[in-house]
Amino acid sequence: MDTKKTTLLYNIGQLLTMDDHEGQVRGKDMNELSVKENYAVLMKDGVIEKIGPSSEMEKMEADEKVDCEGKLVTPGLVDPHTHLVFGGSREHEMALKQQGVPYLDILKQGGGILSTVRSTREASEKELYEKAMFHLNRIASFGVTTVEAKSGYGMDRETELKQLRVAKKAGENHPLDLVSTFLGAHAITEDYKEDPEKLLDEMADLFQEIKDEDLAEFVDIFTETGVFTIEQSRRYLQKAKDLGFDLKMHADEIDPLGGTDLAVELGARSGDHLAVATDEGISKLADSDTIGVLLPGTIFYLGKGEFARARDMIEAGASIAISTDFNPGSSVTENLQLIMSLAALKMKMTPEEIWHAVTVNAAHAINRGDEAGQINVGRKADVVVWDAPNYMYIPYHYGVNHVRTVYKAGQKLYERGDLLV
Ligand SMILES: N=CN[C@@H](CCC(=O)O)C(=O)O
Ligand SMILES: [Zn+2]
Repeated sequence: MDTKKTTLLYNIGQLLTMDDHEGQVRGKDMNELSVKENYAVLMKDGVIEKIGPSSEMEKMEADEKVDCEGKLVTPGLVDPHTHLVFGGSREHEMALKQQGVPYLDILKQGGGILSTVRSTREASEKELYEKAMFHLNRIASFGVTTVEAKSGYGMDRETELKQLRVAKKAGENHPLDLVSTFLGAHAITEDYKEDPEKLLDEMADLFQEIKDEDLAEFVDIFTETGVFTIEQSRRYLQKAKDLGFDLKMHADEIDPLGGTDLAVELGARSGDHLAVATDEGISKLADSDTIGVLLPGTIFYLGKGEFARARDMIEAGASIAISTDFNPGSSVTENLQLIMSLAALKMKMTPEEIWHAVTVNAAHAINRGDEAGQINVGRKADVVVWDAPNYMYIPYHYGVNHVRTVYKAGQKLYERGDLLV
């Protein structure tokens, strides 16, 4: 990485600072976004030093001066839901999906998540670490500067801790900021089929150790038919909450069990998926501070028709974020820009709502609202210069990488490569 102390970005066509609203943004406020035109941003020693009209700032001294040529500049994106650390891959399941075998049936047959559990148990810490760093690099290349990472492919003490330690080391060594979640309750392994409660007890026995080693801030569970019930989820998450963890839930993804309602009842920081949330669940979500983290890439990848009802949620007043759900089975992409397009096309979110969903709200969904997702003076300089004329262009032109340059804490982290012809 370069070590320039001051970098001036000038001639910015559109600057999104994403700070129109206080705190997490909800309901119709998500559609209100102000755009600063012809602006400049000075980054110094890793933080935002000054923001102002380009005409007033472009003559300033700086170690590096970058002409943004009238393009878009935004905060670094935040991806609030990934399964970053895993062994192996599952391309062999693609044919089953094409034949219409449902996701939960593949799991029931010992495939899906359980296949990745086997590969993750077999992988060494070094292999998992190198693989996680590879994916983090790719995540960063798409403009993401803060990312959440879950465990959940061990479901035994050794492997869950191995995954969490890998995530911690990756967070320490990679320039991206990483927020860790313990998802030991992700599936029921063969030996616990008759007694899932026992698995939950064993996973809950790890809470204190995870706290003591500072291995995760959040505890998450997959509440779903054939996985964990609402009652089991309530008991498990309450134990985690009592020990001081913040909560997340994989809720109402495939069957409407009332996971959205439970996430709200327990004061979870986020309820994730929510593809089949009921009217009642949506109305509870809207009356709460729980953020709905919607994952349209998963619905697309699993070939399901039912996308989360983002419009109803936003119209009811909820706070919504979106994420890749990057994982080896149900959403195999690190590209958050692609998810922005799916949010527009499949969930009918407006560009303004989408930008809130990948910056401020995504940051709040992982308790980083004070650090990430906005450009303002004194804040860490996580900034993306885009090869795009305006903010609407990113969801519109889908499936490619629009990033020109990613700055993480003021340092150039990624720059678009050019063809050599
Ligand atoms: N639904 C549960 N867990 C993941 C998928 C994990 C996998 O298939 O490996 C998800 O969020 O989509
Ligand atoms: Zn997930």
